Amino acid sequence: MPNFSVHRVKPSLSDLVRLRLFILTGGVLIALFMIGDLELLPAELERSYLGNRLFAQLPIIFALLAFSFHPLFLRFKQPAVLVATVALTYANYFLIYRCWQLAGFSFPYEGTLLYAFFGFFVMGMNFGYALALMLLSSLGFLALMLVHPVYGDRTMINAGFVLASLFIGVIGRHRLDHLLGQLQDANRKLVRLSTTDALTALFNRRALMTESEKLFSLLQRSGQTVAVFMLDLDFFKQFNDHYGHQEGDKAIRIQADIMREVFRRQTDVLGRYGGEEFLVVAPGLSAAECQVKAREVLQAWQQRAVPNAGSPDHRLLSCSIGICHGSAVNLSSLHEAIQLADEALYQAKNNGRATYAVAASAVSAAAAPIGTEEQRL
Ligand SMILES: Nc1nc2c(ncn2[C@@H]2O[C@H](COP(=O)(O)OP(=O)(O)OP(=O)(O)O)[C@@H](O)[C@H]2O)c(=O)[nH]1
Repeated sequence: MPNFSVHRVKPSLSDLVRLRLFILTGGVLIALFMIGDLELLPAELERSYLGNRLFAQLPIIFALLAFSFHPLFLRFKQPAVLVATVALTYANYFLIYRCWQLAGFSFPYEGTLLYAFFGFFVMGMNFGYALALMLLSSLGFLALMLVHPVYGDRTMINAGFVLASLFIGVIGRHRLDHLLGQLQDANRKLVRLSTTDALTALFNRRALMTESEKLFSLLQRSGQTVAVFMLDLDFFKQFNDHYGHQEGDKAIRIQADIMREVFRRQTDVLGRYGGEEFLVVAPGLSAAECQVKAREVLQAWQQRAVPNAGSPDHRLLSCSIGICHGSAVNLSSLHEAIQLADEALYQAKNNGRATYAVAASAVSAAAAPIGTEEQRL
């Protein structure tokens, strides 16, 4: 199967900037609520209230904001948001308690829900952390209500309301996670479909070129050798005509299987170049190793012993291989390497097929020149 490079969705820099803006918005909202709250609160509670907001809740927000600039933030975002939200919620519980204790004032409980929903949906807590927040917030609120019935005869109905709202929030978070998971799966499937050749499960032409270009640039930068193999089935038109298209498809799959057997390294890029033509771009092979690989492919076809009765001399099905090997810096582009491999393939075809040929002009200064060499198996 092709090797896909993108799998996990990593937060980008703009995601991080957006997250910081959200944290800041949370701080601004708390500040705005202060204006409204101070209108409602009895005068004797103002000091406690301001102390709680200015020296507990806002510093928690700023601590989270400051941590978002730390390199470890992305790794610990979920626990950090949980800790901050629980801290805010419990600071609010303390405020509810103080207002009740100092002036018998029933401070609103809605902050509990605002903080939780901010964590669940704005800060993007995942289900596990959302559940933990729900449990911790519910336990704290229940404990406070049981010890101090702040809301009089409405205490328990209000507690029920808080618990139910938190529960609904967590279910919402779970549903969202589930849908996001489905979206990511669908996305992965789309990426696979758009990069894979359906018949062989190798890279299709587009993905093959993209991955090969990436590998080639890397090899050019690091001054390594590159080997480009162009493989083409022999007398395949006759094979198709004789055995039918479905048998032809099977033969194409055999070619792909053989390539996977021979070019096994993670770094080898293999794909279907078009029709019955295949391409391999392999890094770091010596000139001699390239020839060994080509021979292995040809031997594998011999071992499969697939008859091609339609071919002129009724031979077994086989392929021809053109190789371009050299130091990547000596090649102007991947395109040039493919062209050289293609010319070598043409030569292998002219030399009787079921053979390989090596393009001379791309041989690296470092590697022993192998010139053109054909070997009929
Ligand atoms: N079954 C099948 N055949 C295909 C597929 N793609 C291309 N072909 C066939 O591959 C054949 C290629 O024919 P040619 O280009 O003449 O090559 P060839 O007969 O192998 O001749 P040489 O390459 O010179 O040995 C054509 O008959 C195409 O129809 C495919 O996906 N499945």
